[in-house]
Amino acid sequence: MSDATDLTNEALIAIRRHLHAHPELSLKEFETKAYLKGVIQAFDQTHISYREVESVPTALLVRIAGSAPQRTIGYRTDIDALPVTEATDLSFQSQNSGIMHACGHDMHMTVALGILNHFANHQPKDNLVFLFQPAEENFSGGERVYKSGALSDEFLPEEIYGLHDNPELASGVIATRLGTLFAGTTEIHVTFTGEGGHAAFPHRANDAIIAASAFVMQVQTIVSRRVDPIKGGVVTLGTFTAGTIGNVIAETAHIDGTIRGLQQDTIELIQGQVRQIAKGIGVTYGVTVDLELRQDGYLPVENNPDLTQQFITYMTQNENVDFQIVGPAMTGEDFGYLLSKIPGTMFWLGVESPYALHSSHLAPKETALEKGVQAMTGFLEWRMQQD
Ligand SMILES: CC(=O)N[C@@H](CCC[C@H](N)C(=O)O)C(=O)O
Repeated sequence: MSDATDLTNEALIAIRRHLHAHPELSLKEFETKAYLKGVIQAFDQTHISYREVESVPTALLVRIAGSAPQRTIGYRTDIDALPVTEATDLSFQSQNSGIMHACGHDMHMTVALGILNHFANHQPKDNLVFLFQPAEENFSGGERVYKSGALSDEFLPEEIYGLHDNPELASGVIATRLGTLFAGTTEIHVTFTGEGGHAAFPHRANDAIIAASAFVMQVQTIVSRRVDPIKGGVVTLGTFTAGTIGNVIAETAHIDGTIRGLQQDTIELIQGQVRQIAKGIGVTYGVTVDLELRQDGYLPVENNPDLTQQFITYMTQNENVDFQIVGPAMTGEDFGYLLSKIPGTMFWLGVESPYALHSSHLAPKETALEKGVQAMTGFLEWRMQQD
């Protein structure tokens, strides 16, 4: 055992504030990775080894060799931020204009470092593999890392855990459920091309805004009229870009959005309906419709029944943990892809904020950091004693 003490609450907060001030977008997390590696290299290195991922250069794998390993346990944190302009008045707010840790991945990374530091100081019985994963918000980083083959040999976890922060839960609450925790998603990217012209002569042009607007309205009938209401689903269109000036008829209109469903068959049903509506709009309005639907690794997040039952048993029995069973949420997570390959559990960590995930005002409570580290190190130590 090392003489070093575990990271204090103050040290965790300092790390989180540095990460919060320096957010980077998906697949561009170069400084974030360098900072994480620097922090980890200051820990006791006796049992630690590293693996880089050539095709995903901002990813980092860190392994701690166990003392009497029966298995290899994985822990994953995402590391990317969002294209959101921060509107908090925090003293450590984002220094990277237009980019913010508005989904709390700064909190996720800090908890992961706290757990890693604990096991660098106290050699675990089983092997541990930490995945610092880029591109959760976009570009499906989990799938990329998995497909690179980097999670192999001694870096292949037999089970894997990961958390997401939750502003609606009190600080430090741990919550999960058996079965599906998060939705699967599909990005919608669609461009309508008509014919531009003078605003005064609409009959000589073909207005892309009219066609795109009809698309917006028609896709809103999918969930209300095509999806089983017991199953539910979401179609949200988050961008609508068209035209250049008020007196010119727009030649093109572009829309981005996202589909959500808790079952893969619901997602595929909605995808099919979106395709059909896009095709119909092309015919009815005489425009060209370029539709791209991308699911990549954003599969529904399915918790493994046995491992999640063990997780729930530990968290429920530990009087220092405030644990709740929760319902599923329509947030997406490419951890769904990793869980389709490696059994495990995703769980929420409460961070108690009046603002939602992806809000420019999101300000997670830092008291959640130490509680998250303690709950997870306790669980892993307990798990390593199980057969
Ligand atoms: C936790 C979270 O907020 N995740 C994102 C995942 C986005 C998936 C994909 N890029 C999409 O937009 O569909 C979310 O928005 O739920």
